[in-house]
Amino acid sequence: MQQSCNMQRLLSEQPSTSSRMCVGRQVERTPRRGRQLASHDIRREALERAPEHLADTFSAQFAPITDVKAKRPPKETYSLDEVVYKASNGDLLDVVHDMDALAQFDAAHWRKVFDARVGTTSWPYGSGVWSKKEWVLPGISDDDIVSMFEGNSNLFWAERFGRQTLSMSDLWVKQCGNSHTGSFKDLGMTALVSQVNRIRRLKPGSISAVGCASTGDTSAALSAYCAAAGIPSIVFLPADKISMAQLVQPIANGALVLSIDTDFDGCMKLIRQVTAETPIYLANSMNSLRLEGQKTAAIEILQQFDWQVPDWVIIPGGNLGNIYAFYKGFKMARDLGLVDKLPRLVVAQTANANPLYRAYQRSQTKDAHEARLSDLEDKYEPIKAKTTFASAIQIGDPVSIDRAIMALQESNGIVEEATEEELMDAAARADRTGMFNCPHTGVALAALIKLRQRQVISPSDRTVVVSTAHGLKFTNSKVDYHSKAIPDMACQFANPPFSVKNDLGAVMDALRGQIGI
Ligand SMILES: Cc1ncc(COP(=O)(O)O)c(C=O)c1O
Ligand SMILES: N[C@@H](CCOP(=O)(O)O)C(=O)O
Repeated sequence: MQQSCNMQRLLSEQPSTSSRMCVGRQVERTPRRGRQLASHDIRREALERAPEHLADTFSAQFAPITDVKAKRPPKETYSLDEVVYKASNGDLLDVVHDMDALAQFDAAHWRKVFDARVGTTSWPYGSGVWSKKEWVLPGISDDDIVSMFEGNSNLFWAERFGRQTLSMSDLWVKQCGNSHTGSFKDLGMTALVSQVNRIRRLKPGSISAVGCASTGDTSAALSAYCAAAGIPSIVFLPADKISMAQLVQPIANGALVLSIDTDFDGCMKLIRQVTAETPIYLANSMNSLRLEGQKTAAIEILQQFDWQVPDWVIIPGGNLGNIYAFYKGFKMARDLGLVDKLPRLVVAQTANANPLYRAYQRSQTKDAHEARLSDLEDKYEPIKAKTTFASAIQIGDPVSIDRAIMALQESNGIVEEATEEELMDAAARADRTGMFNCPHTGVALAALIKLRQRQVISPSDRTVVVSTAHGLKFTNSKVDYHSKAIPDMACQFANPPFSVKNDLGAVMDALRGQIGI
């Protein structure tokens, strides 16, 4: 009875008071509150609603990823309130939920709860991440949450690109870059910074600032969420390797920005050392709290397809946290019965930063393009990443490699790569059908093109390409492409502007010449 009351309170958009009886159907009949006045203090209202009972009903803790993979009870666990990033033997950690507690509520119930929260302004459920709060960080108080109502990104039917370029009828692009700081990192950062907010309240002085190494998007998200919460942030950026739009984001949000004369992998090494020795908290996806937020994009895709599972999901990979986050979101939905299978996952890497692709190639069986996924661990070696237009994934030594391999093994996944020309052409081609893709999305689109050409993906397969950042953060690469200013690249889909004199005749000549009017 206690649990069903809790769930009914969650379903209700009305403040729950002690005098109100918690009777199932009565609460479900309560009309959902629509938009609230801007002056309405939705955070205060959430506090009054005080769902502290959730902490007793659902719970989560850190456990080593190797135990998760082996599907055995963890040898060691840590509270999410502890500052810990790795297990004692150096294994990555995962956030492990009490699945039995979640499973006390059936799939129809969860679908209904999640669907009821979409598009509301009810704190914190209006966020795409916090609309799945019980599956993300169930124990956190609503008042500790730092959210910009991220998530709920559009799933775009790429009808014309699919039909014209790939003869596909069911191609979709999940626009994770349509977000507060312009990338999917917001989904993870709301979870991590909220937990930091909680730890700082519970243990004053334990965390003085939050820091990350970044190729530009993590730093933008970290600095924005920290600024919203009033928490100091520190970002280590590889000098001259990120776009101007990305660089200016943490600067504007008041972060301490260190532009370091190394690459991302060098910055990552430094931030790991610094966070191991100081009360600066690590915000990179090595910290599995991030992935709890990021996994909601996968659940959202299922929800947007009315709880149908796509055949393929293609994700650009760099530090390789996101591929695991997607796998985890899909897996939780399957394990709790909301859907009945996993999609096949594809990691798309740029050829200039492709350590996982190389391992995949080395694992290949005689049957070309199929790899023995169980060999991936043995075949993997970090590399020195080279410069790429997909600068946010210029990573040669990804910290989440073990998690990524697990996601591929469990989803019968594939790894594909794209050269600079392939990724820029794919982004430009898709832009011609109304998108405005970042180069990383270009990598995923190029991977899709190759998988279609090889008939691995069929014309009618329902396929989702994950667009990870907004194209406006990477306009320089587009300017170079459309100016045909890239050495050794044909830029075959370039559409450069014409310079025309201020003269009607000249304008008419230009129009006749170009579109035959
Ligand atoms: C725009 C963009 N796409 C893709 C990725 C790859 O994500 P992950 O590092 O989780 O593999 C990153 C960051 O690495 C990114 O910033
Ligand atoms: N692309 C990332 C690289 C770091 O990845 P993270 O997910 O481990 O923080 C960035 O934008 O910095």
